[in-house]
Amino acid sequence: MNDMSPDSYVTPDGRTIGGVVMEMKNITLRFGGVVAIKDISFDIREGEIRAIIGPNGAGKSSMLNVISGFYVPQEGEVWFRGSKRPQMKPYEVAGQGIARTFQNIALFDGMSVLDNIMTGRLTKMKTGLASQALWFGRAEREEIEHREQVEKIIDFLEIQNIRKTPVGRLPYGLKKRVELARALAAEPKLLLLDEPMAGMNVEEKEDMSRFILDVNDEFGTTIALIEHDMGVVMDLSDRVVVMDYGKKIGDGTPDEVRGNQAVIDAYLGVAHD
Ligand SMILES: Nc1ncnc2c1ncn2[C@@H]1O[C@H](COP(=O)(O)OP(=O)(O)OP(=O)(O)O)[C@@H](O)[C@H]1O
Repeated sequence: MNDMSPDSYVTPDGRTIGGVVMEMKNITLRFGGVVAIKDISFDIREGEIRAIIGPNGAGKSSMLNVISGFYVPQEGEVWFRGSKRPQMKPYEVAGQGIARTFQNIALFDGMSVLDNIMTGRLTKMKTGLASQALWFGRAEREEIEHREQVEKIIDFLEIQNIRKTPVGRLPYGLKKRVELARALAAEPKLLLLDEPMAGMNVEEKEDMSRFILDVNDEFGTTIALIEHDMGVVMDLSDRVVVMDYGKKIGDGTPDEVRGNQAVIDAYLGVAHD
């Protein structure tokens, strides 16, 4: 567990939530005249499932992109595992142990499920092609390790029967599961999920919810997800940040957020679609 903060606690369902692993401090992000994020602060604790919700255009994707290093905010600081993060490229952020999925599935359609998941190991591969040619033994050992880890994830997410299938042939819900598998292959400390249930039918949503909970429980992975559908995340999350028009209007447990009048007015009470 994290040694930065002693204030860990055990959830009613028996999971241990540790200290703060990521802290967003006074983040402001502008696109020209549009202020997508206005002075928002919140934290993510080790082992928790943290949701960021809000209606269309609230700034959720922008926030996820700040966390994953795709966007650099004009103001504010990002702290990860006790250090202030300097300006970093997304692959450097990934190298710190932050993996993500995308709202619009970003897989290689022509490649098999197995090979797609293997691409998730890239940040962990020490030997490149040249050294594989020169130093076969070590490269082979590494390859075996990567395969073992990938097979473990394939079993865990119950996708053994499609491991050789080209991703392009899979139904939507399974593609999303493969994307989750690829992100897990990086053995992330923090897993970011970009609208993991978007476009799914009820059964696919239930499956995805179960897998998110299982990943968190089995691997202890800290998870931050953004989601438009409030109902879905309320059952999943330990704590929820609510955004509206770039501002944070609520932050707390699902029950606290549900009872927050600003959230009811802005998110539940007023349709923005
Ligand atoms: N690359 C960009 N260039 C210009 N404006 C942008 C860009 N990305 C987001 N915005 C604007 O920033 C605001 C927040 O958008 P963002 O996509 O973060 O919201 P969101 O809550 O994720 O919305 P949705 O639920 O519709 O995906 C919107 O006004 C949007 O038009």
